[in-house]
Amino acid sequence: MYFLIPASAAVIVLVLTTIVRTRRKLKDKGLPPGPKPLPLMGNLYQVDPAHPWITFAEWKRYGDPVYCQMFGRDVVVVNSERVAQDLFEKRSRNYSDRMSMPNMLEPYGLAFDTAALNHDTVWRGHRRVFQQTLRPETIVAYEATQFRCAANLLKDMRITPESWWKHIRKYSAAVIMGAMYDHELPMKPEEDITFRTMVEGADLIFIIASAGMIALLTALPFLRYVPAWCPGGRWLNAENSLRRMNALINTPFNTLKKRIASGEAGPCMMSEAFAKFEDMSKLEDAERIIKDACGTAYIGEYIPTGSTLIVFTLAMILYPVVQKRAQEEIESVVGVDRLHEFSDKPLLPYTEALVRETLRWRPVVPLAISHAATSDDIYEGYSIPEVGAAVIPNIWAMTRDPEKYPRPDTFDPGRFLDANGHLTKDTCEISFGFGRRICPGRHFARASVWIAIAQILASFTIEKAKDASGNPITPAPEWATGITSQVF
Ligand code: HEM
Repeated sequence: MYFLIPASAAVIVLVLTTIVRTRRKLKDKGLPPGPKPLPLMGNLYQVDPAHPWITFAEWKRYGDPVYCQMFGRDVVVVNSERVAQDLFEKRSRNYSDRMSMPNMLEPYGLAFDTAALNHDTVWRGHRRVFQQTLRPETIVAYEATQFRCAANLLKDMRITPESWWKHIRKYSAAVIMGAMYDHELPMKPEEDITFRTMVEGADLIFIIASAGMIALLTALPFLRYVPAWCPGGRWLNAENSLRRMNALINTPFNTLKKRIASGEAGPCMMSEAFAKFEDMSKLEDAERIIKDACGTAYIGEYIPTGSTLIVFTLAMILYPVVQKRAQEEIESVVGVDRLHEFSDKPLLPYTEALVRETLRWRPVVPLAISHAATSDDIYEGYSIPEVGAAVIPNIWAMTRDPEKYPRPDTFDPGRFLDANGHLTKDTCEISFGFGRRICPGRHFARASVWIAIAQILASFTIEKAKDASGNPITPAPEWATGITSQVF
């Protein structure tokens, strides 16, 4: 038994030495301030796994940016818009890469995703596709699809209002499938193979790309071989994921190709992209790039747009006065005899302010997608490490800046209006990220969210559900984490 005493002492000495060495190393490097990491674990144990953005925002007390360590990686968190502009906009050449995740991208079939690509020529090809198809001038072509899908959303809500969550998810899928692939969903979308394939793929990405899963698969890469039939294997098994990702990209593409050949296909983003890129010399690469970019756009619209509309629903339940004011504005401009159209938008400033406030109040991509630097950098005297470091814009913290947004937890569209009731210049663009990596689908997303919100407000009043005794139930939403934050 006595041998345990010197052994324990040796372990304690070893741990203490490592702590001292780690701290000295960090100090020597001149890294930004931050909470003290533990050896091996780093700062992981201090982070709220369900709401990491809240922990990161609290670390603002150390300074901005903040340095910490997670999963053996250097992590730099940016909590203010000022620093985000300095790094991601003014120094965008250096801060537009993504973290390397060799254990995940290829094996799990995620390498197609624009958001995962490094700042290289393939990524530039993707951005060219988006630039051609998702510019403010070009997205006007998809307004008819957005209008039709919003009208279908109202129909669904009228028939089964209790399934509103499901209808919103269907709407966000229908809009992008219509605009991207000219694919119209049937009344029962679950009977549509393309819909099922895409929803299953997007839901899987949501889980695999969550911080917890990345940590697990980085630490224990052999988990990718867990058979799909084992508990958790559906998500861990790499082959299963690869198959689903291939289906997500290829199923709508092959269907559209057949319809183009038979002359049945109407105009859509993908055929537009092919028309624009016809002259590209490496056609095989061009086809791959267009397919992959369109597959990414599906994920981009389906999850965050749906989540934004769910946030809107929650806000309307909690803030009936806001809802009433928007409905009064809509009724006074559009009346009650017709659904409104995109051309009514300039006459509805409060409704637009409500959309901006929805994006701000609960940003659905609260930590954006981690950027990475291509070379070491010095910022305000601190060194920002290059190799493997994640540089995370904490959008959640920025939308909570009390100087810019007083009483940030209150849902108040009025903060986007001036004293004369005109919209201010602040469009809450930060909810779409920064610099060269800013969300290329933001104009399309805003239009999808706006038309749905305006039509819902014109047609329904959203209220609290009632319990068996007829008492209103105040919702206590939980937030699911992944790439996006979703209410459920
Ligand atoms: C309300 C809806 C949406 C929100 C809040 C949102 C937000 C974001 C954010 C925060 C990023 C990360 C930006 C960064 O790294 O700094 C992003 C990236 C991206 N989004 Fe969106 N997005 C939305 C809808 C869409 C739509 C509709 C599309 C496509 C049609 C789309 C396509 C993309 C793509 C491709 C990227 C990766 C860009 C890159 O890495 O270069 N998003 N989005």
